[in-house]
Amino acid sequence: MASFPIDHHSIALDLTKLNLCPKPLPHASDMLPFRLPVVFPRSLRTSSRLLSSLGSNRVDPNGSVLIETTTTPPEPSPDVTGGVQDVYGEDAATEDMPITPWSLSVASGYTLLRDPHHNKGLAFSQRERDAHYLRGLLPPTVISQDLQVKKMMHTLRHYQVPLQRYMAMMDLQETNERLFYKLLIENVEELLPVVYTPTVGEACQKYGSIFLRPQGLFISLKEKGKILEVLRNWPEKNIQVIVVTDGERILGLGDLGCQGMGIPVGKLSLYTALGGVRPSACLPVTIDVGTNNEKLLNDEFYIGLRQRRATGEEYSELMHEFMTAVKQNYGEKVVIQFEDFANHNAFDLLAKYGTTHLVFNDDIQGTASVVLAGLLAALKFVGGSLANHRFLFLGAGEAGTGIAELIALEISKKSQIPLEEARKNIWLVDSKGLIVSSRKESIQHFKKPWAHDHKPIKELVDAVKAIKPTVLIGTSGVGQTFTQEVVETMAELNEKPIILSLSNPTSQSECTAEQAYTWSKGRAIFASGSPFAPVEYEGKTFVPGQANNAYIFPGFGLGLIMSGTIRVHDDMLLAASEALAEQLMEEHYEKGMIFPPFRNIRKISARIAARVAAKAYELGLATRLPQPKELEKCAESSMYSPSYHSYR
Ligand SMILES: NC(=O)C1=CN([C@@H]2O[C@H](COP(=O)(O)OP(=O)(O)OC[C@H]3O[C@@H](n4cnc5c(N)ncnc54)[C@H](OP(=O)(O)O)[C@@H]3O)[C@@H](O)[C@H]2O)C=CC1
Ligand SMILES: CC(=O)C(=O)O
Ligand SMILES: [Mg+2]
Repeated sequence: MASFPIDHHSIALDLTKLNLCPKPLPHASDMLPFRLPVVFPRSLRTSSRLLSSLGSNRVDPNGSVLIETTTTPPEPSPDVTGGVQDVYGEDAATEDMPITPWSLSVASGYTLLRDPHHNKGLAFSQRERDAHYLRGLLPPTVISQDLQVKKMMHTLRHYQVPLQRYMAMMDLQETNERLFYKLLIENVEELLPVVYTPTVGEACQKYGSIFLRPQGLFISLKEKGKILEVLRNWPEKNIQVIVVTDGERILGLGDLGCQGMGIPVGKLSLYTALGGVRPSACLPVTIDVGTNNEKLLNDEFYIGLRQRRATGEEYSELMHEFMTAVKQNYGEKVVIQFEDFANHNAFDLLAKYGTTHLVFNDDIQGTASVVLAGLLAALKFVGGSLANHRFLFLGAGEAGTGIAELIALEISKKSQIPLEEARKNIWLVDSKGLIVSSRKESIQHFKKPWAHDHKPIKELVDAVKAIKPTVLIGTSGVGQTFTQEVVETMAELNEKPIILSLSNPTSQSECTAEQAYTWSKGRAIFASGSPFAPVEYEGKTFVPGQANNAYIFPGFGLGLIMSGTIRVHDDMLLAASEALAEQLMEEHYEKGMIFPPFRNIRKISARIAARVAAKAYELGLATRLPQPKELEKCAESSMYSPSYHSYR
C-alpha cells in the first residue's frame, strides 16, 4: 500500500460536514494507512466524483479522505531537486512563476487537535491517541471533561479583568467547542456576563485590539455581487439560525461598525448553550457598510472598512443581496435574527423581509416578549391586570416601541378592546421629551401611535409626575437617567413601583439595582438588562432579575426550527411571554424576582420552544408534519449536548 500525490488539488476534507457522509462508516478504522486532511477548494466540495478522482471511495470516521492503493509509488523523475521529487515543479519554479499554495499532511492527528469541533485536548483516551495518531502530541495524562471544566473555571476565576475572561472563553470556543459549551451550560450564571452583556460590549469596543482569530462571516461592501459565494465559503452547510448585525447600534454603545461581530457571535453561543441549537447550525454575520465612528476610523487596529457608512440604495442593495443569497443557499426555514441595527433601518428591514423570510428582530420583538413576561409575573406583586396599569418609557426606539406595542396587543386581546384603546395607557419619552400629538408630524413612523394628547413635557421627572405611571421602563441607552428624584417620585406614586432599567451594558443602565431599592426604600420591583448582584437593604436581600431578551430568543428560535415554521407571528411572541412568566415559582417571588434564574434556562427554553411551535402549528405556519405529540419533550430531546463523543 502506498499513498500517491493527489493530482493537482490539495484537500482538507471533512465529509461529515459536507454531508457526503452523514455518519461515520462502519469498520473504517481498520481500513487505512493514510488519511489526508487537506485544504479543499470550493469548486470540488460538492462532488462525490471527488473521491473516485482521488482513487478512493472511502472516508475515515472523522470524514477525512482515505486513499488506499497498491500502486507502486512513481519512480523519481529526473527533475528531482534537493533529493525530493518535485511533482508540481514548485521547487524549480522561479519567483515569477505562479504555483498552487497547497499543503498535504499525512495523517498525524495534529489537525484533529486543532479542529475545535472534534478536539478533546487531554481527554483523548489512550486508545484514541493510538487510533488517531495523537501519541506524543499530548502529555501522558488523560483527564475527564469534568476535570477540564473544573480546571478552566479555576483559570477563569483567576483573571481579574473581565476582558481577559472573555478572551479566554473565545479562545476556548475556537480550540475546543464542546468544552466551551459544557463550561457555559454548567456555569451559566457566572459566564453569561462574560460572553454576553456587559463584557461583550467592551470586547466589541476593543475588538480590533484583541482580535486573534476571525469568528463569523464578514460581508462588506467589497463583497457586493459575490455574497452567495461568500456564504459558500462558510464551512458548514446546514445552517438553521443566522444572527446578523450591521454594527450601527451595538448595545447602548453606538456605532461600532465591523467590530459589532462580538454580538452575533455572543448571541449564537447563547442559541447553543441556552436553546440547544447545534453550534454548526449557527452562523454569525456582520454586514460592513462602514462606520460613522470617528474614533474607530482613526484607530490603526480597526478591522472594518475605513469609510463612512453607506446609506440609501447602496445599503439596501447590499442587504437585499444578502437576504436573497441566504434564502437561495439555506432555504426558507433558516431563522434570520436581526440584531443591533439602528432603528432607521431595523423597522424597515423587519417590515420588508417579514413577508418573504423567517425574520425576527431581537431588539424589537425579543425584548418585547421578555419584558411582557416580566410584567405578567410582576402582577403577582401589584395585582390587577395589565389593563389596570399605566406605563411610561424613557426611550422610544426599537426596544421602547417594540415593548409598548406588545403590551398593547396583550391588553387588547385579553380585555377585548381595540389596539388603539389599549395604547392609551402607554406613554413614551424620547430625547426631546414626552411624545405628544403636537409632535406627530415631526416624529419617526414607529413613534406615531404613541403621540397622545397632552401638553409637551421635556424632563422625565415631570413626565412621571404628570402621567403617574405604575411601571417605568428605561430603553434610552443612556446611563443614570433614572435619577433619585425620578425613583422617589415613582415610590411616592406607587406602593410597589415597577422599574426596569433595560439599557446595556451596565454602564448604560438607567439606574443600578442598589439605587432602585435604596431610593424606593425597598419597595421597587426591579429588573435590568445587564446583571446586578443581589442587594441588601435594611436586613432584606433583594435579587434583581435580568430583563434581557436572552430569556426569549434561544427558545423562540428553537421553536421555529423544530416546527419548520416559515414566518414569525406576533402571537408566537405572546406565547413565549406566557411560557416564561409561568415559570416563576413561589421561591422566586419571595426574593422579589420577576424572572426565573438563568440556571434553569434550558428547561425554560424548551418550554418556550414548545409554546412557540404549538402556536405555529395552530396558525398553520409550521411545515414539520405531523406535529409531534409532546412538543416540550421533543424540544428537550433535540437539544445539543456538549459531552464528548468517543472516537473509533
Ligand atoms: N435588555 C434587553 O434585552 C435589551 C436592551 N436594549 C437596550 O436598550 C437601549 C436602546 O436600544 P434601542 O431601543 O434599540 O435603541 P434606539 O436607538 O432605537 O432607541 C433609543 C431611544 O432612546 C432615546 N434617547 C436617547 N437618549 C435619550 C435621553 N437622554 N433621554 C431620553 N431619551 C433618550 C432616543 O431618542 P430619539 O428617538 O429622540 O433619538 C430613542 O428614542 C440600548 O441600551 C440597548 O442595549 C435593547 C434591546 C434589548
Ligand atoms: C440585549 C440586547 O439585545 C441589546 O442590548 O441590544
Ligand atoms: Mg440587541
